[in-house]
Amino acid sequence: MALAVRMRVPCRALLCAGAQLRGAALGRPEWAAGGGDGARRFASLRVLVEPGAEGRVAVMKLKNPPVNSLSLDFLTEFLISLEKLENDKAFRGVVITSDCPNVFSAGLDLREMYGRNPGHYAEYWKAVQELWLRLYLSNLVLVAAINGSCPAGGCLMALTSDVRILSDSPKSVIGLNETLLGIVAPFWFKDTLVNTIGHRASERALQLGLLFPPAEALQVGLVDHVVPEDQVQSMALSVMAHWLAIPDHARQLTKAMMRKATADRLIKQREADIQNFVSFISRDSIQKSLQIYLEKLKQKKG
Ligand SMILES: CCCCCCCC/C=C\C=C\CC(=O)SCCNC(=O)CCNC(=O)[C@H](O)C(C)(C)COP(=O)(O)OP(=O)(O)OC[C@H]1O[C@@H](n2cnc3c(N)ncnc32)[C@H](O)[C@@H]1OP(=O)(O)O
Repeated sequence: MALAVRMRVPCRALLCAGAQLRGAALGRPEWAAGGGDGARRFASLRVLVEPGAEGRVAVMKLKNPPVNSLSLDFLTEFLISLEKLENDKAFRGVVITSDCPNVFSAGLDLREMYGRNPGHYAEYWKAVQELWLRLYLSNLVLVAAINGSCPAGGCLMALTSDVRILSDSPKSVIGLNETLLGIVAPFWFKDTLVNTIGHRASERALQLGLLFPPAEALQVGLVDHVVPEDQVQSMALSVMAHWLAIPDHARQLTKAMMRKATADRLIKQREADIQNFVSFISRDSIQKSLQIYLEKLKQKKG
C-alpha cells in the first residue's frame, strides 16, 4: 500500500482538473452514466467504460473515430476514466479495446504536433507522458485487446498492458514506426519496447520503424496471443481471469518491482523531456516531415 502511494504520479490531479475545465469550456457534459448499474457504467465523448460480465473487470472502449488518434481531448478523457476505475475498489482489471473498426489506435494525433505553438506542444506532451505513467504503473491488471492497426503511440499504449491479444487480420500491424515519419521515439517509448522484446529486437524494430504483422508480432514477443478477430474480446477476458487468480497485493508489488525503475527515469526528468519534445517538434525539418506524412495519409484516399 505504501508503495502504491509513493508511486502516485505527480500532477495527475492538475491534468484532470484541466480536462474538466476544457470540457466545461466546450459546453458539453463530461460524463453520462447509463444502464441499470449507472454508477459503474460511464462514458465520455471518446471513452466508453462498461463493466465486464463478473463486475470485477471493466472494458474500456476507445471511440475517437475515425482512427482513435490520441488527441489532447481523448487523452484527458481517458485519464479521467482510468482514474475512476483505479479509485473504485470493485474493479481489479481492465480490458482496453477499440470501438473503431480495424484500428486499435493510430497513435499520437499528428494534428496536435503540427502547426501549433510551443505552449500547446508542451501541454500535449505532458498529457502523453501522463498516459504512459498512469498505465505503466497501474495497479489494475491491464489487458490490451488489439482489434486492429496499432502503430506508434497506439503500440506504446498497448505495451503498457500486462498482456496483449492481437486480432489475426492483415490490418492488425503493431510497432513503433516513428522513424518512418522522420521522428524519433522518445527514450521511454524505447525503454518500454526493450522491456518487452529485448535490446537487439528493439534496436532493429526502432531503427527500421517496423510494423509487425500478427505472426511476426507473436514471434518477437510484442504480443502474447494472436486470435481470430471475433475471439479477441473473449480471449482477453479468459486471460484476465487467469491473472485475477493471483492475489492483488503480491501481483501489484511484483509489477511495481519490474516497472518502477523504468517509470522513474521519466519522472525524474519530466520537465526536461517536455522541453526536448517542444524543441524537437518545433524544428522546421520535423514540421516539414510531419506535413509530408499528413499529406501522404490524405492522398492515400484519393
Ligand atoms: C532527439 C530526441 C528528441 C525526442 C523527441 C521525441 C519526439 C517524438 C515525437 C512524436 C512521437 C510520436 C508517436 C506517434 O504516435 S506519431 C503517429 C504515428 N501514427 C501513424 O503513423 C499512423 C498513421 N495512420 C495510419 O497509418 C492509418 O490512418 C491507419 C491507422 C492504418 C488507419 O488507416 P485507414 O483506416 O485507412 O484510415 P486513413 O488512413 O484513411 O485515416 C483516416 C483519417 O484519419 C487521419 N489520421 C490517421 N492517423 C492519424 C494520426 N495519427 N493523427 C491524426 N490524424 C490521423 C487521416 O489523415 C485521415 O484523415 P482525413 O479523413 O481528414 O483524410
